[in-house]
Amino acid sequence: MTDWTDADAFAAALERAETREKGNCFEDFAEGETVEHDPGLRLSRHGSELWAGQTLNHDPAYWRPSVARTRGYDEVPVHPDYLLACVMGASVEDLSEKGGYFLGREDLRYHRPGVPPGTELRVESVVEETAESSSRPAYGIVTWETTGYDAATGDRLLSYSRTNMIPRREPIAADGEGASAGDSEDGQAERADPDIAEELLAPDGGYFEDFRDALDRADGRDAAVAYRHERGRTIDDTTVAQLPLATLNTAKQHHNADAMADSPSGEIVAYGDVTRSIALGHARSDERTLCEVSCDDERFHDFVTVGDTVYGFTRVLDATETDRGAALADGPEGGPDAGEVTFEHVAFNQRDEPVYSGTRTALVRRRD
Ligand SMILES: C/C(=C\C(=O)SCCNC(=O)CCNC(=O)[C@H](O)C(C)(C)COP(=O)(O)OP(=O)(O)OC[C@H]1O[C@@H](n2cnc3c(N)ncnc32)[C@H](O)[C@@H]1OP(=O)(O)O)C(=O)O
Repeated sequence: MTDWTDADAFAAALERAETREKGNCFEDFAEGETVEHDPGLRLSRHGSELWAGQTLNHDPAYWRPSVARTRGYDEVPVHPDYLLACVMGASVEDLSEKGGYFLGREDLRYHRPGVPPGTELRVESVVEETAESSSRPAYGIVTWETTGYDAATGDRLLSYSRTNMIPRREPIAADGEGASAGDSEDGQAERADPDIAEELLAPDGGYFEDFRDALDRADGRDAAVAYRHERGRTIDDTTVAQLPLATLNTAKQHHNADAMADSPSGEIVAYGDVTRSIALGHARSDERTLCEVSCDDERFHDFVTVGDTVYGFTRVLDATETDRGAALADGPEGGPDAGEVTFEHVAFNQRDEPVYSGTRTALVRRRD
């Protein structure tokens, strides 16, 4: 009788066996189609603390009951970046497990602050747009709108629209795969003349008034409120694979080195939301953030791989008085104690290359 584990027999078996595929190719997505994701997760305190600890998001409201109560929460809520990763994680098997890369996200909205651990998620996506990639014939570009709900109450918790490159089953004929606009004939990227402000100012502190004052100081001068954060976080096995897997994110980009050897990056890459969360963690460590409101124009510019170090840079775009706090976070720290600040954050690596950018609006505490 043939021993199927004999090397020759096994090689023949592998060659002839059909592969039971996971995930969907570009051709499988039809605009307007709704996809209900099966692996909805139950948010956990452990998961939130693992995520927030590893990404340097150490706001005590997500760790200590006494501080959570001052924000109007009955118990320590899960960290918003962990919530986002759990909503996205549940969608990956259906949407992006096949490979390709996370390119960007729009309209990220946190509909409810202070989501407690124990909440069971239901996640649903609608295919918004499918487009051919003119530069990469092996891929198409798909945008989905994804919403995470509290499965028990039906409350919307978070929603966004994300865009990925997705492998095609049948590559189309196209010229210039891999060439980027801005590459010169010798392959070197041409750098445009920098058109940034003459003077970069930093706020004196992390309260709403500090951001407002710094913007007022910059007003009428060739100046911007922009600064870098000192901390860095080197991507390791935990951040590259454990964090996405702990949120049921099955994207092979983060845990299958064998499959990734034959991909544009050539190796496993950090999950975009890990890179983002690290950069936002650095930024939040220099803010008195009350709660997250929204993010827009998020882009993933380049690969982050194990051994790369993620740093953060922030530009303050706006700081306005608001009464949104009352609606977003009840309790003594809500409403009158907060102002709304809009930032542009850039994550960059040890070679000072941007790897992520996005705008973010948060409620930031006022000085008592
Ligand atoms: C989760 C999860 C996956 C991940 O988290 S993967 C890790 C995070 N993402 C990355 O590391 C990707 C970083 N980006 C890159 O390295 C480069 O952008 C990339 C993917 C190599 C592509 O670079 P290229 O220079 O070849 O091309 P472009 O940047 O010009 O983009 C290719 C085409 O895509 C279009 N495009 C880019 N961004 C967007 C966007 N935000 N919205 C819509 N379309 C976008 C761009 O216009 C190009 O189109 P063409 O028709 O000209 O091909 C998971 O998967 O679940």
